[in-house]
Amino acid sequence: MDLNKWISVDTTIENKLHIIYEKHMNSVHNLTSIKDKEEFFVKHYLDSIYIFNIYDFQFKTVMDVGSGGGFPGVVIALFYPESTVYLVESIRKKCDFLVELVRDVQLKNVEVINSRVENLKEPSCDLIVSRGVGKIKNILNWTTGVSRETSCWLFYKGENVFEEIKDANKLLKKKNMRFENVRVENPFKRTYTIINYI
Ligand SMILES: C[S@@+](CC[C@H](N)C(=O)[O-])C[C@H]1O[C@@H](n2cnc3c(N)ncnc32)[C@H](O)[C@@H]1O
Repeated sequence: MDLNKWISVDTTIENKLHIIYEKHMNSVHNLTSIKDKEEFFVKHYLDSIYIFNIYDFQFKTVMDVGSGGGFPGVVIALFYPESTVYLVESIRKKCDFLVELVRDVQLKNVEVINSRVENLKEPSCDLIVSRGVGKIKNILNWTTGVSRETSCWLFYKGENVFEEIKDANKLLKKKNMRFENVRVENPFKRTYTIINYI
């Protein structure tokens, strides 16, 4: 899979993406059901980073809530080496995998935090991202301690996101927040939901 068809990837990053794929395939932890390389590149890598090419996020610090096998946080860290990315994951063995992964691809801008996010009071981050972890309303509540008035949230969702937004509407109003959806149909299907303070 040549990601350059969709986004610009230099050879250093590309090499690291291949290493990460191999690490996943050789891991006993089985953190992904996707084994096909092309599918892995689209559904994990491209999905993680695509929105950054079409939406202008301003950030120095990023928190990936429920990072699992490292998506989207590890990919964001690779493409934005000047930022600091915190991978928050509640399961210890997944954190062990992430620590090893980060070491093997020499990602100097990543810190792995073994905790439930709702137990954290710091670090407060500019951008909070989350894929496949929980409902928007819950994650907004869980990340109160690691956000500030200028923080932005990026959720990786599907077509049924409007149900979740409806559910979070009261909270969004109370916190004076607004949402925006960016829908992608090709080469994968995704609704990216971006939430900001007004
Ligand atoms: C379905 S996996 C998604 C992993 C990854 N984000 C992805 O999309 O491939 C959800 C992960 O979130 C973690 N998780 C769930 N609730 C969490 C919480 N409150 N704080 C931190 N991690 C959490 C789980 O342990 C699990 O690894």
